[in-house]
Amino acid sequence: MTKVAVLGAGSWGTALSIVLADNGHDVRLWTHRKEQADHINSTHKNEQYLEIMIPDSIRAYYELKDALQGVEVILLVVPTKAIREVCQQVNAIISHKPVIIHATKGIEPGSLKRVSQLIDEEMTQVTYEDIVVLSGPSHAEEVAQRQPTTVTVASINENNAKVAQDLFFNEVFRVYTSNDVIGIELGGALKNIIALGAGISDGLGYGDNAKAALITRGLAEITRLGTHLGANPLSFLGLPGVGDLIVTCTSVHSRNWRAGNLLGKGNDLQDVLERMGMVVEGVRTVQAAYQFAKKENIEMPITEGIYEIINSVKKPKDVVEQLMNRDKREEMDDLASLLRNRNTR
Ligand SMILES: NC(=O)C1=CN([C@@H]2O[C@H](COP(=O)(O)OP(=O)(O)OC[C@H]3O[C@@H](n4cnc5c(N)ncnc54)[C@H](O)[C@@H]3O)[C@@H](O)[C@H]2O)C=CC1
Ligand SMILES: O=C(CO)COP(=O)(O)O
Repeated sequence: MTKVAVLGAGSWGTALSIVLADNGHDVRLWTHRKEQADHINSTHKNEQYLEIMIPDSIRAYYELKDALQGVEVILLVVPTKAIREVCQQVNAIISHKPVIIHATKGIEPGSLKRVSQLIDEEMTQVTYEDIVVLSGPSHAEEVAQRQPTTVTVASINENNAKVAQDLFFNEVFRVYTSNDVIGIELGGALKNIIALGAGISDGLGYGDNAKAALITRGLAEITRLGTHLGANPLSFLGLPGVGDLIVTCTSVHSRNWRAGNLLGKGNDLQDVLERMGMVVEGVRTVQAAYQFAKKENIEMPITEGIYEIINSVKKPKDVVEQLMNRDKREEMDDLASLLRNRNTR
């Protein structure tokens, strides 16, 4: 039995706590809202986020120092914008060196840093080697119902990736390992932009052809940027790449798809975000990816179009027209040269 503190009691933190509790671990689910901790402990429900009974063995905490007492593993699962703040709070409390697993999917606008880089910066007790990312096609709603799910855990320290694999692995939650932290984080973060696009396309009334095009050409953009930043291009063919793109672009569970769908139907972004009541990471990540693409001179036309929609620079229909009328080109030319350059490095 491993003592694990799960920091972030939203849908994903709750679902992953259930996996850990099913595996017999001592799970402390921390929330920054006292009334939520009291509610979970008295009712074993967290229905603001998930319609599911939470196992009695999971205890919710409001005091972070109590949640962290003696833990061997910390699972960070707050939205990207809260990562620095939560890491600073943890850093002020812990005096030991736990394994840090994070399941957050985003990039910080401005700094353009991945979540593991933010953790590494803020937590002086841990090194980059102690950090593991967990990502893949995994809607909290299905994980909480114990429906078959596969994810990948990545760390530059193989041993820590295996610790995470053993912690979560069970008969309905299959966990693969990888050493490509950059690829696994970027795949999970960038797919949210494309999921917004898929939702917008559906909201506009376009069909499956348009969505398949977005998924496939979106994958090309993700691979282009990711490989430029040092990811292994093969990672984008895996669960945290194409797997997560498929699940997020095609499922009504996806917050990013749902937000995009409402935008495509003509709703205002602020209204949409208020209606969602949960984090829509793609809205922030698209700012970061757009800045990256401009800075590094990487061609990302879908990302650019979604950035323009989110920032009310262009209307969704105009962006579709712009994408369809770009210059003619060969489908695989840039990806082929990307692989060639990688081989000659
Ligand atoms: N929901 C899902 O199915 C999945 C979500 N993710 C990722 O997990 C991360 C969290 O997502 P969700 O759980 O869906 O979000 P959510 O919106 O359901 O919950 C976020 C939780 O974080 C808490 N929080 C926000 N700011 C905080 C702060 N400053 N300090 C402490 N707690 C704070 C909120 O109170 C809330 O309980 C995101 O990066 C998301 O992309 C990844 C895979 C699946
Ligand atoms: O990352 C997810 C599934 O793998 C969840 O995506 P949403 O945040 O769009 O719901």
